Amino acid sequence: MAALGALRSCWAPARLLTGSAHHSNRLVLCQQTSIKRHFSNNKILVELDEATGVAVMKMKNPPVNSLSLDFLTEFSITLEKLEMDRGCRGLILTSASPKIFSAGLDIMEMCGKSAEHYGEFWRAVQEMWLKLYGSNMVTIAAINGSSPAGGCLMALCCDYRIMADNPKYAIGLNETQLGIVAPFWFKDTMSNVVGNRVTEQALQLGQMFPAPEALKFGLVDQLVPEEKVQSTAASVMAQWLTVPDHARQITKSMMRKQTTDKLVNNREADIKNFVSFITRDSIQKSLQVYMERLRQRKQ
Ligand SMILES: CCC/C=C/C(=O)SCCNC(=O)CCNC(=O)[C@H](O)C(C)(C)COP(=O)([O-])OP(=O)([O-])OC[C@H]1O[C@@H](n2cnc3c(N)ncnc32)[C@H](O)[C@@H]1OP(=O)([O-])[O-]
Repeated sequence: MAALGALRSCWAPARLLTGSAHHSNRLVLCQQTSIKRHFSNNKILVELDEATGVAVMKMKNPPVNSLSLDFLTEFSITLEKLEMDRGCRGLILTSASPKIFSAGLDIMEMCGKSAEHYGEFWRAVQEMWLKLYGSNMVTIAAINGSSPAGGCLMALCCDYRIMADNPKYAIGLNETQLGIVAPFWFKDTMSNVVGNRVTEQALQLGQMFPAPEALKFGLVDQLVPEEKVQSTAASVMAQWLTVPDHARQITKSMMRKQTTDKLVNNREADIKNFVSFITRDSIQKSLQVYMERLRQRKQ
């Protein structure tokens, strides 16, 4: 929390909708000074380039960037701060350690805990999604490794996805493979990107798409050599930022609001639903078996 306090103190005052005219003034100012602000907390590294208004957020939660309650809390706080920063117009989301973008929700948070804990955890998952999917910033996922389940969801929340061209890396909502069900807002996020038919099949099968397949089905927008993922994200970002902020933001909101409203209006019911599902003995058993399989595969 001390790190987060320090993080808070270095941020500019809050503002929600950012206007392009304002930004172009600020850009001129920053180009003269070219300041890069670096800051980090336990699990997230951020570099905000004030000249371009682009923040690179690197997830750093070894070994696999799983989305634990702590991670999700820090992620949402960091995102909120960037959102409120008038100098930040774009976000590139990536992993600090190549090979794994994110292993998705931390399965240990969903195993052998109290109903209260599950409720708190699920609220944090919702919060991450609402903030990332509803962001006013241009968001680009620089997917430098595998990205199952919640990791795929994070990437799908972004406006554009660039993935490392390596067939060993796969992305998808594989929940059914664990014996669990992706909730309606995971489904909607995927469906808004690749359409209903691909989503229906992929979700039922819990399909993980190797990078070339992910491109073929539109799950990612572009494949580039591994070493070019970041630089490509930066140049795509520069193109997106040529569009006036207010027009782009209103358009984004118009496209996504119906989807976010569905969860906003049903948050408590969704938490209740998750808790009653995850506390079932059969579901707990499935998750334990899955974790055991992961361990054995490692051995
Ligand atoms: C309704 C709910 C919706 C649910 C949404 C979700 O996101 S559900 C989530 C669905 N997610 C998945 O199905 C992803 C499952 N994970 C994988 O497929 C692979 O781990 C990998 C491809 C991400 C990395 O392969 P790799 O060969 O580089 O690494 P490795 O395999 O050797 O793992 C290293 C260590 O990390 C551990 N650990 C791994 N993932 C998780 C996790 N999510 N959580 C916690 N722990 C996890 C693993 O057990 C091992 O621990 P150990 O033995 O050292 O104590």
